[in-house]
Amino acid sequence: MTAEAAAQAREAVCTVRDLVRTYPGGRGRSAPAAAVRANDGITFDVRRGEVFGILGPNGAGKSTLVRQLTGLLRPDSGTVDVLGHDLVRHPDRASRLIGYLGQDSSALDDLTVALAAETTGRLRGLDVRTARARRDEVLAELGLEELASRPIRRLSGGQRRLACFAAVLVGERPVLVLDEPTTGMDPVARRAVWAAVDRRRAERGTTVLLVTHNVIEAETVLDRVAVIDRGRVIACDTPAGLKALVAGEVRLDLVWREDPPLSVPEIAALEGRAQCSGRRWSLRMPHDQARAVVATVTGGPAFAALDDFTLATPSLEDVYLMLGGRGEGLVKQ
Ligand SMILES: Nc1ncnc2c1ncn2[C@@H]1O[C@H](COP(=O)(O)OP(=O)(O)OP(=O)(O)O)[C@@H](O)[C@H]1O
Repeated sequence: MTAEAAAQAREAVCTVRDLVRTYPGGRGRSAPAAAVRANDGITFDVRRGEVFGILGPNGAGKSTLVRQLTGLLRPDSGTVDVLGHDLVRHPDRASRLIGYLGQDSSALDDLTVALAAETTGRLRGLDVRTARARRDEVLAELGLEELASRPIRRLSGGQRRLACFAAVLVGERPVLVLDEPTTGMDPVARRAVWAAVDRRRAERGTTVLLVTHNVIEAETVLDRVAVIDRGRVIACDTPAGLKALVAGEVRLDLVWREDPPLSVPEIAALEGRAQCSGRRWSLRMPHDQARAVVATVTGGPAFAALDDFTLATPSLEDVYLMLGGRGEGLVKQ
C-alpha cells in the first residue's frame, strides 16, 4: 500500500468491499421471475467529513446498497465497515453510528412533526429535556416551527420529507445516510437541507452518504460520487474529475417540431449518434463539429423542422452516458 493509500484508508469512515446482493426470483404470474443481482461487487471508501454521492437511475441498486450499509438488509457476500464496526456481522450497531433517512417515511406518519423529532431523540438515548431542546433547535433550523403540531400524514410530500429529515438530525450521529432526501421539496426546503448538512460537516465533521438520481444536485453538493449502473460502480471521482472525462466536448440538444427532417443528409447522418427521446435529440461532440451542425440546422432546409436548440457544457449525465450507463432515469432539474 502506498503512503497516500494508507493515509486515505486511515481516514475512511465507511469502507465497502465487494458487496453482492441478489433478490431471489419468485413464481411470476405467467412465468417464473428471474433472480435480480441488485448489487454486483460494489467497492468504495467514504472519508471523514465528506459528502459522498451514489448516483444512478431507477433500479441501479442504490437503495439496496444503502439498506445494507444501514444494517437493514444482509448482503450475500462482501463487507461493510463503519468507523471500525463490521456491520455485516453486527447490523444492530448501525443505528448507533448512522442517521438514516430512507425513502419510506410511513413509520412516522401518525406522529406530529414535533413528536417525530422528539421520539427519534428519545430512541437515540437522549433524556426528555435534551430531546425537546434538540427538537426545537432542529425545527427552527429547518423552518418547520409552524408545522410542528401537524401530523406528518397531513403534510405535502416535500414537507413530509423535510419533517423526516428533521427527525434524523435529532440525537447526533457521526454518519448520515440520506436516500434521495430532497425528493418533492421546493428550492427553499432544498437549501435548508443542504445548509443543515454543511453546518454539521463544518462543526462536527459529520460524514454524509447521499443517494440521488438528480445530476444537478450531484454536481453542486457532492465532494465525490460513485456512479452506479446495474449494480456496479462504473466510476468514482469528484464531479469535476468525472466531467473532465468529457472536457473539450459540448452537448447539443435539438427539438424538432414534428418528425426530424431525415431527407437532409447531414441530419440523417446524425440520427445514429443521437440519444433520441421523442422529438428531442441529444448529441455530444467536439466544439468545431457542433458549430458545423448548428450552421446546418439553423441555415438550411432543416430549419423549418426545428422547434428549438441548445448548446451546453457537458453535465454528469453526459459522463454517465459516456461510461455506458442508461441515462433515461436521471433527473436534470
Ligand atoms: N425486494 C425486492 N425483491 C426483488 N427485487 C428487488 C427488490 N428490491 C429491489 N429489487 C430490484 O433490485 C434492483 C435494484 O433496486 P433498488 O431499489 O436498489 O434500485 P435504486 O437504484 O434504489 O432505484 P430507485 O432510484 O428507483 O430507488 C431493481 O431491479 C429492483 O427491481
